[in-house]
Amino acid sequence: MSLQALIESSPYFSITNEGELTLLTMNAPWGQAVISTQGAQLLSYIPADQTDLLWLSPNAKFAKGKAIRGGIPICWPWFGAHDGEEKYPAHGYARTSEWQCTQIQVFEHQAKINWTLASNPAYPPYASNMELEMTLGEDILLQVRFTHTGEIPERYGIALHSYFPVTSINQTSISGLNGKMYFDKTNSSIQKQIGDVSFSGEVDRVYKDVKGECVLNTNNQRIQISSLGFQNAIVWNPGEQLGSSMGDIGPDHWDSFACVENGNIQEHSPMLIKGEQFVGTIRIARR
Ligand SMILES: O=P(O)(O)OC[C@H]1O[C@H](O)[C@H](O)[C@@H](O)[C@@H]1O
Repeated sequence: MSLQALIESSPYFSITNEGELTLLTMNAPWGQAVISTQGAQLLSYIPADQTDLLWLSPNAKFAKGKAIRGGIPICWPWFGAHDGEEKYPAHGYARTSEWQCTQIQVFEHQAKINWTLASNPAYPPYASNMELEMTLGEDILLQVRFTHTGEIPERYGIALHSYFPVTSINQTSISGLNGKMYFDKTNSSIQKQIGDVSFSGEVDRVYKDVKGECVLNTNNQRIQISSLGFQNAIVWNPGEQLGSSMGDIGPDHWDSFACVENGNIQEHSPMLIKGEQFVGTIRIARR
């Protein structure tokens, strides 16, 4: 069924355009959402009587085949630079591909939106269909699911790369990672987290063996990020120098967001045999 046909039978949903992209919007009594069909990327979610749970860069570009800076991009079937193929795009092709919306269900206090993306033959050898279920109610609940269909076992990378608004990055901290080992991408070292994560300069870390939840604390709010099935938390803010130089962030916005991403990457990347499935879920809630 086309997206147009789906929204015609779903109260609260409509279709708009931004730049070259199509956006699905929800204006329901329990919350307002904006989702890009490119990437099946939730860009904004404002639960009733709250402010946005997600950060979308005021300088984000809405162009076909370009990553959108903000919301929750899905990095798949690899994370970061591809390990082996230099020409493959960073963070996989899921975030820059057009997904198909397969179902919209409206309930009393929430809606469920289902999306699917077939593997792209231009980027072998990944043979798998990706499915995403978004549940938007009081909180955000996202579940990704994919089954390897190729004969040869394959290693996948997956991350839900969430961007959160903060009042000032230097007054922001993340709890829940105390004692965890992390790979520091800024200097390629392995470190141990002591206490809460705080930010000064570029922070780009892959925490390992993470289970349960993290809480992002900023001046006026606490955002709880819980996950199931994911073993990495990736924490990123580019800092002033790098952030100011990035066209879709810039000098005025680098300090107004923090990324707390849930994924299975590096040594936690799932190696799937034919028929084997990976399922990962996150819940984002203001507490
Ligand atoms: O600029 P992007 O390709 O969207 O990546 C943005 C960031 O994503 C993750 O957090 C990585 O750990 C960072 O190394 C990267 O800079």
